[in-house]
Amino acid sequence: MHIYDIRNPQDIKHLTMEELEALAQEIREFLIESIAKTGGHLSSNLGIVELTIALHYVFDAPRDRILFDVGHQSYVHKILTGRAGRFSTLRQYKGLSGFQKRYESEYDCWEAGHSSTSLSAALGMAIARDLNGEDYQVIPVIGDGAMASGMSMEALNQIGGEQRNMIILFNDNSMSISRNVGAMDVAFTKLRTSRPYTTLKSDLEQGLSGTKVGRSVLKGMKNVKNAIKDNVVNTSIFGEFNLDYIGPINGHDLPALIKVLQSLKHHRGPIVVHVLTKKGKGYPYAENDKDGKWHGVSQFDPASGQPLARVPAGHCSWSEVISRIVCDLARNDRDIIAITPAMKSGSKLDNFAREFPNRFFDCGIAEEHAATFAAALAASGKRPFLSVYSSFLQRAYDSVNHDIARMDLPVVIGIDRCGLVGEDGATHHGVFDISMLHAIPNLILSQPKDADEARALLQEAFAQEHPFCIRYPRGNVPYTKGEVQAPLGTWERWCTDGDPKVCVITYGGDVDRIREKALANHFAIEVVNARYFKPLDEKMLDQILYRPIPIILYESDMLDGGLSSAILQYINDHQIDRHLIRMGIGDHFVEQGSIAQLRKAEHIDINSLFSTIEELLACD
Ligand SMILES: Cc1ncc(C[n+]2csc(CCOP(=O)(O)OP(=O)(O)O)c2C)c(N)n1
Ligand SMILES: CC(=O)[C@@H](O)[C@H](O)COP(=O)(O)O
Ligand SMILES: [Mg+2]
Repeated sequence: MHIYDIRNPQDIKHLTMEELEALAQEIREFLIESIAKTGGHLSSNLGIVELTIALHYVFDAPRDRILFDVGHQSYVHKILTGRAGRFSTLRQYKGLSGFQKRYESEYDCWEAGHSSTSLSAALGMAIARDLNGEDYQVIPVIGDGAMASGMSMEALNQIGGEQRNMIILFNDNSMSISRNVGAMDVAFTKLRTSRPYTTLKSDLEQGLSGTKVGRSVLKGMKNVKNAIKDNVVNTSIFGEFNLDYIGPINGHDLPALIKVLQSLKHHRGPIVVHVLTKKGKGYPYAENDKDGKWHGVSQFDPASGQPLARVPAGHCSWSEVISRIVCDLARNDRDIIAITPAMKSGSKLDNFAREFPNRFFDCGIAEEHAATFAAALAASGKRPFLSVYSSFLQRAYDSVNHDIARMDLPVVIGIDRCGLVGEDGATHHGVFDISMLHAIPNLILSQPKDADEARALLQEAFAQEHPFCIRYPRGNVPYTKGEVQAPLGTWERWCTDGDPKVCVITYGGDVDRIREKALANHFAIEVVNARYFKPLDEKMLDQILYRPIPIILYESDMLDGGLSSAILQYINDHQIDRHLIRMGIGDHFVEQGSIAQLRKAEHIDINSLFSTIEELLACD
């Protein structure tokens, strides 16, 4: 059986153990080769090969519901559910998603992208099943990073109370994206080395000796099943949640996994099956990764492990720019503290952590906690820099509102990955934060157009006694060190001609892109850099709004509640008779693809803007 022949999990159920193990090997090779071409989440998928095979071998999806937390590790599940042939389109526009998607397959019963929703979702499914009088298993597969998050704790609390049938597959590789942190990790470490492991292992070894491989191995295994059942305990940390627990089990030992799962197939009540896996298993570069560099990768050369795309000379990622500036500022201000909810490597805070180990805090996947923690640091005289991806900041909305903004505390929030992020798709686009935050009093909301302006805004941010958000996108930017000013609530503007015929109000990297194109093509336009979304530059707005030339609001985020909404509100409140041409993302979620493709599809690419400008100039 080769992976392209697999139409659905039924196809692997008749395989012998040798054939299943050969399949595992083939899947690993396929993953490395395929992800090297497309990019994607490599390490977690390499680690979960045997576990996913065992799950589909033992359980009967789609009747039994298998749902993957986050979903970044669902590639093997996709292969086993007949989607290997689509991997060349992985994460591409209109291609195979990098996460579970209900529209993609009947085997994808749930969708995620954000962490730690699987346990809540599993409980919802289990209770619906019971209310309907149905009988199937619900199997959330959740990693150690996601397990330690607040949402998971809330779900475990209810799961332990409800006692519904559910098999929680705890895929423990001792890693989040970077190394896992905190007390839960300590508790998991105790379990990793706990007595049931050795007991179970020796019982299994005894039970397995002399057995045949394949389906027959599952017959006549009463002694093994009993041994397994005897190892179900409730004295672990999960026992405190009123859950049965078994493990830890070697997650790369396919026969053992299959036997344990088979014995638990009809387990009554909720049970945690603790499986130890190796992130990156089978690919040495990824296996030896301590910093999360192989968690999500762009295209690479499988032989050397080197990325194929090079960062242009003199450029670095926006995250890197911001992190370097925060480091510079932290050298002169001992109160600056950096905080990340589990995104140290993606947010490029590694250098800060190395240089200021006592002033760096990785809170784990805990955005809401991280924001409240930052608020308390600020209330105690510290100057926290809270770095959060825009889409994950959605989790922390209440903490930003209730704790940071309501108490007007000077937390600097670095909103990373704002705007369209590309291949991760709808769950990860950072297009909501302006709308989401604009309504919150006391918050200052900004976005720099380049590295110099980022420095100016961050200097301004740390000088303020109010919460200050600075948002920046995925992607690279020239790393410059020029001195510019960006006083609070001020915009800038330039005319490409003394007598502009159209005014374009925009922000971020688009400011210079539009200026350059207008200059190169001799378009007589004015470009406004609206670097503060809140407060607006009302002085400049008054100068702009009363002139009789068309105004285009060119945004790369949701239109609803964005910059143009704020300006329309200003127009209304000041009874100005003015119409705005608004370009931005309409009332829908944006799927995956390269940022350029998505911008084109949403009509927010530079060509669409200049077509609009051309039409306006032609009417002049
Ligand atoms: C709310 C939220 N915060 C952060 C992330 C980014 N993220 C994706 S996977 C991941 C690590 C998850 O670790 P674990 O659950 O142990 O899975 P593993 O990658 O180790 O298989 C993180 C932090 C996210 N997807 N959602
Ligand atoms: C699955 C997940 O949430 C993260 O791995 C995310 O894909 C990281 O995005 P970046 O690649 O932009 O850091
Ligand atoms: Mg993990």
